[in-house]
This record gives sequence, C-alpha cells and structure tokens, in this order.
Amino acid sequence: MTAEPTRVLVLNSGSSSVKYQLLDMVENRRLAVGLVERIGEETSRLVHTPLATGGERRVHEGPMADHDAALKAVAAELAADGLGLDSPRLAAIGHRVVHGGLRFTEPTVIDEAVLAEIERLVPVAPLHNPANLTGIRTARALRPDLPQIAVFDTAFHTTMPEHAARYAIDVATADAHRIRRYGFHGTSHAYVSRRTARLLGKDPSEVNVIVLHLGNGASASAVAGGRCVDTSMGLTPLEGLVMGTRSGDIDPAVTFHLKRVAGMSADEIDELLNKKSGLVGLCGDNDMREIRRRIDEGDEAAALAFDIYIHRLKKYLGAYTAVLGRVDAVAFTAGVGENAAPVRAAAMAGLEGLGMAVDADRNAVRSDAPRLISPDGSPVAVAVVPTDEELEIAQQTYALVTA
Ligand SMILES: Nc1ncnc2c1ncn2[C@@H]1O[C@H](COP(=O)(O)OP(=O)(O)O)[C@@H](O)[C@H]1O
Ligand SMILES: CC(=O)OP(=O)(O)O
Ligand SMILES: [Mg+2]
Repeated sequence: MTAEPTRVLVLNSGSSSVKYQLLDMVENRRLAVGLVERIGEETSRLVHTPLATGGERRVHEGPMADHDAALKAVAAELAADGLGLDSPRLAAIGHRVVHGGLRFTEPTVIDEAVLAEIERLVPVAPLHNPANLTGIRTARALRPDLPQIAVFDTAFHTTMPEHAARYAIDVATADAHRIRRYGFHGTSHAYVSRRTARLLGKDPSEVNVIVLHLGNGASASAVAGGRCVDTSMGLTPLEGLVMGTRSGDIDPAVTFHLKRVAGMSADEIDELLNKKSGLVGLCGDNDMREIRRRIDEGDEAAALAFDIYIHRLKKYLGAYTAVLGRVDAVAFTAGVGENAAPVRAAAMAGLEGLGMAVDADRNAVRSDAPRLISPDGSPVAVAVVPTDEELEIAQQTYALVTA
C-alpha cells in the first residue's frame, strides 16, 4: 500500500536565510521546522527541529557559501529523520517568491516561463528574488517530478486601487518601465488580517485592519474588508517604514545628491539604502533586542534610532486611519511586532485621539497565541497576531495541487 502524498515542504528563502517547514496537510501537523541563518558568511547556522520524531533540536555551525549549499544541508537533515525529499508522501514544494510583478496574482506552478519572469524581476527585488530562484532550482534538481509552486509576496497587494498603486510621475515613463507600487510581505498581511478578524469574532469582510509586519524587513498595510487598499512598500521592498538595514521613505533627491555631490555610483547608493541604513545605519545594530539593551544602558544613538523607527510607525498609523476611514483593529506581527512590547507601547503612545491604546499589563504578556493588548472598551482593538507565512504558503500550495 502506498501512502497518499499529503505533505508539503515550504521554503522561505530570504537574502541570507532559509526558513523551512514540512507539513502534513491532512493530519494538520508540522513534521519538521528549521532555519538556516547567515548564508554566505564565515559561519552559517542551521537549526532543525524534527517535530514528527519528537527528537532533539539539532544545531550545525559551519560555512554555507550559498542557498544551494543551505538547501542541500536542509535536505540532509530531513533525510536523517526519514523525511527526505525522496519521500512519496511529498505532494509539492511551496516557495515564497518576493516579487511577482503584476503578472502573478495567484499561487503558480513553476515552469521555465515562470522562472524566466522571476528572473526578469531581479532588479526590483535584488536581495530576495535571486535567493528565491536558487531555492527553486535546487529543489527542482532534487525532485524534478514534483510540482513546485510559487507563492508571491506581491499577490495580496494586487487589489490596491490605482490611486494607491501609482506614483505621481510621468505616466509614459512609469508604464514603459512598469514603475508602480507593488507591496510585499503580502502572504503575511493576508494571513494576519484574516486571523485578526477571527480574534474579533468577525468575518474578514466585516473589518478594517492595519497590519504592522515588523521583522528585519518591515511594512504596514491597510486592509478593508479583507482586501488590501494600501501598503507601505513600493516598486521594491525599500519604501516605507524604517527597517533593520533599509531606510524606508526618503526624499528621492537624496539619491541624486549622493551621486552628484558625494560621487557615489548607483550600486553604491543601492547598497547604502538597502544594507547600511535603517536601524543599522542609525546606531550600528539592527536587532531590536540589542537596541533596547543599549537604551537601558543610556546609549543615545540607540535611543534616537528607536525614536525615528517609532515616529515613522506613527505616521503610517495616522495615514492608514485616514485611508480606511474606520479602523477596527491594529495588528502587530513578525519578529519585532510579536516580541518587542516596548515598540508596541511607544508606537501607540499618544494615539488616544485615533482610538488606539495599549494596556500595559496585557502588552507585557509573552505568548505565541493571538491576543488583544488594548484596554476593554477601546474603540480600536490592538492585537498581537503571530504571522505564519509558511502555513499560508503550504495551504495555498496544497490547494493548488489538489484542485
Ligand atoms: N524577543 C525579541 N525582542 C525584540 N525583538 C526581537 C525579538 N526576537 C526577534 N526580534 C526582532 O525580530 C527581527 C527578526 O524578525 P523576523 O520576522 O524573523 O525577520 P525576517 O523574516 O525579516 O528575517 C530581529 O532582527 C529582531 O530585531
Ligand atoms: C520583502 C521583504 O522585505 O522581505 P524580508 O522581510 O523577508 O526581508
Ligand atoms: Mg520575514
């Protein structure tokens, strides 16, 4: 008797990391989860947790030159638990792909034409699409017979109206080069906005939610009745909030100034704004835990970086309140949003006029569960809703291959 293929492997390849999960979609459980960090650096680190066997968490440190090496190491870990990629139980592999342009609005079976389109979009997602492509190519080489599905960060944002998606620049130039606001982290914004509605006991179609996805990359979205109507990232994942290493919003003339006055090349400016700006540019650290520790020790650069980060968040909360007209909930998610109570408290401080507040005791609770942190009777519900991009990608992948 051959067991049914009911399992999905999800690969979420970031610029220097891979998060992965193996899930059984019928038994509704995760069999293995893991993370490879610092790919391409001197020492990479793989952390693998074999949930199915109940085995111990395994940690390996050593150099992994690229995403190909990382993925082969992941495949070896899975094989060691009897969950290898050669398993007939595997139904598909689901890949997070960051930039899908306008062409991909749904999960898509990957073929050569799809790969070519993801490749064509590399210039507008230079930190992400190359890693996604390597992940896909390695996975296809390991299991050429298996459906490989791409789930795009941009898909959820394709409902944005033209007045939110267009930049106010010459239309002919914009159209010739497909310059518009695409938005990213869409899988997370979709999952979290729906999960927030459920937390309120409502259908997603009934509620307006502002989602703050605050990870290393960070973005805000305004979701009206389940549809995205605005988001803070644009043509590329550089626009919007202050991030770990990215500037977010700046006057575009800063770039001309850097070129003309500081003599920097386009590539150097790109590197400056994407990798040496944001929190790391302001204070040398991009990890919010380290920044809070330094603030507690009286470090002024860390305190200013934190204040700039919070000021930008408040501006988006105000903007999206105006865009939505009525806000039912604000949801904090991703590494910073889920874990950093001081960020949530500071972002909400003084926003009583918008109907937003946090209860200090509720905000201090540490938990993996979606939860409200606003006081009872608050006009806007403020929530912490852990994201699960991998589950969302697995569900979309399995739905496509079993349709
Ligand atoms: N306990 C914590 N307290 C504060 N910040 C945290 C904590 N845990 C993680 N973070 C922050 O979350 C970030 C990573 O978030 P994550 O959503 O995993 O990002 P990404 O998916 O972009 O790699 C870290 O850089 C750190 O700033
Ligand atoms: C699009 C994006 O910024 O993704 P990440 O947060 O994984 O870097
Ligand atoms: Mg992320």
